[in-house]
Amino acid sequence: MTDINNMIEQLYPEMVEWRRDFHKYAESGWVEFRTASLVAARLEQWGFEVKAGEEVIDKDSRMGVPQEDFLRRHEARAEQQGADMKWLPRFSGGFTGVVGILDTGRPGPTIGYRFDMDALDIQESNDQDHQPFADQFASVNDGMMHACGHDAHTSIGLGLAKLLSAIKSQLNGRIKMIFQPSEEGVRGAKSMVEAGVLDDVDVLFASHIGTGVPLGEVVCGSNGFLSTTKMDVSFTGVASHAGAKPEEGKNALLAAATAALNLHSIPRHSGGASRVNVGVLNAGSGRNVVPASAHLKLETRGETAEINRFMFENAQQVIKGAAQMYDVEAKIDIVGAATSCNSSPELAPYIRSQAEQVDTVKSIQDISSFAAGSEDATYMLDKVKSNGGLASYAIFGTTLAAGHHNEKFDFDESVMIIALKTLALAAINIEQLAKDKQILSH
Ligand SMILES: O=C(O)C[C@H](NC(=O)Cc1c[nH]c2ccccc12)C(=O)O
Repeated sequence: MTDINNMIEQLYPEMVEWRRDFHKYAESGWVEFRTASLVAARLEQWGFEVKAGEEVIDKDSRMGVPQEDFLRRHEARAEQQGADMKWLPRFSGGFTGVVGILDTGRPGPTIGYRFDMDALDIQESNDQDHQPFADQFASVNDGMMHACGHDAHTSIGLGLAKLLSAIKSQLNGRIKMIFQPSEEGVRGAKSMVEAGVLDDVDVLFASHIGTGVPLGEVVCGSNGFLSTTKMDVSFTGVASHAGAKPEEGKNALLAAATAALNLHSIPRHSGGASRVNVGVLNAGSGRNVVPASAHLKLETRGETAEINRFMFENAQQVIKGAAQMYDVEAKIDIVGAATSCNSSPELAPYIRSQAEQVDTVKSIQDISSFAAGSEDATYMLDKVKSNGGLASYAIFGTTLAAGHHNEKFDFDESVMIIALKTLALAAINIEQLAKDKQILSH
């Protein structure tokens, strides 16, 4: 433990450096070209077998992938911003996932760790009271910002990889480091599951920093993530002269507005929590033109997959009905999805016993159902659990300068030490869990 503590103390400044570098070069979903290339290069340097790009991302299971020209532009941008040129081509076309495997050669379970790498579509604050701006590591990429802590997640993942490779002789089984693209909008996890990345994982640790949990507190199993479906809807009508020939028009704006109002009229569900939100409505082209096009961005959520399906099916019905009412076409694209899933209750006490050994941890909760948001890591948890493995989603609390998804989001970086120590101990002591729970390696 003292050894590990010393090693982590030495690693910490490097993790802060990585985190600030990822923060400065924030990359949103499916264009994490620079980030993924640097992750792959470092994993390789530390002796991991590295799988990248289409090896770990199933092409057709990706959701909400940006247009080709956007992908190309950002690949070129990544090159200019110091991407690793050996690895960059592997991610071309938006396959920005990386998996590193460390095989100890000794029997034991396969332990998976999942980290997300994407930033949000937010313009970062340039106020002097925003620390990343004052300290000159605010995002240089327009409209992209790490405002949810995935820069920390990526750095924790790298720190953990470097540490575990250095103490490989003390470990058993296999370590699988999973670096996922495009968590925001819940677009990326499913493609890694479908590529088979989770098939051999016996124990999975997913985690998040912050989320309202104070610094020094660890939640071992965060439950309550809502199942969700994200949709883009395009209504197409017919434009006409609003004064001379209004009767020739087919009004896409009114169809979209009708849909928006009635989507929020879908009944509640007696089986549990449900949500619907139309977050964006854009329509029309000019004051004196009957609007021929309209676009909605919306989401449904449910406490269970069944409740979300109820919301989604009703939403489709409302959209089709609104389109029919105004004789326009409606096209629905699914651009993101996640399921609900609970952390394995058996894993929480094990994580607790690791967190208890971390000197700066002040308080530990086994299971919390506070979440109320969504997470596509749930697909990964689900996969591991359905194969008979154990999976948990942990929260490492930290002090926030502003809330998640805010342009002044920032956090106390020392949370990275707590996360790194807890997650490293979870690998070091895995034999204990393997014996207790009779987890067999594949
Ligand atoms: O659905 C999404 O796009 C994922 C997104 N996920 C998060 O924001 C992560 C998250 C879940 N619960 C919390 C609670 C506080 C901060 C962040 C989260 C959400 O729920 O909108």
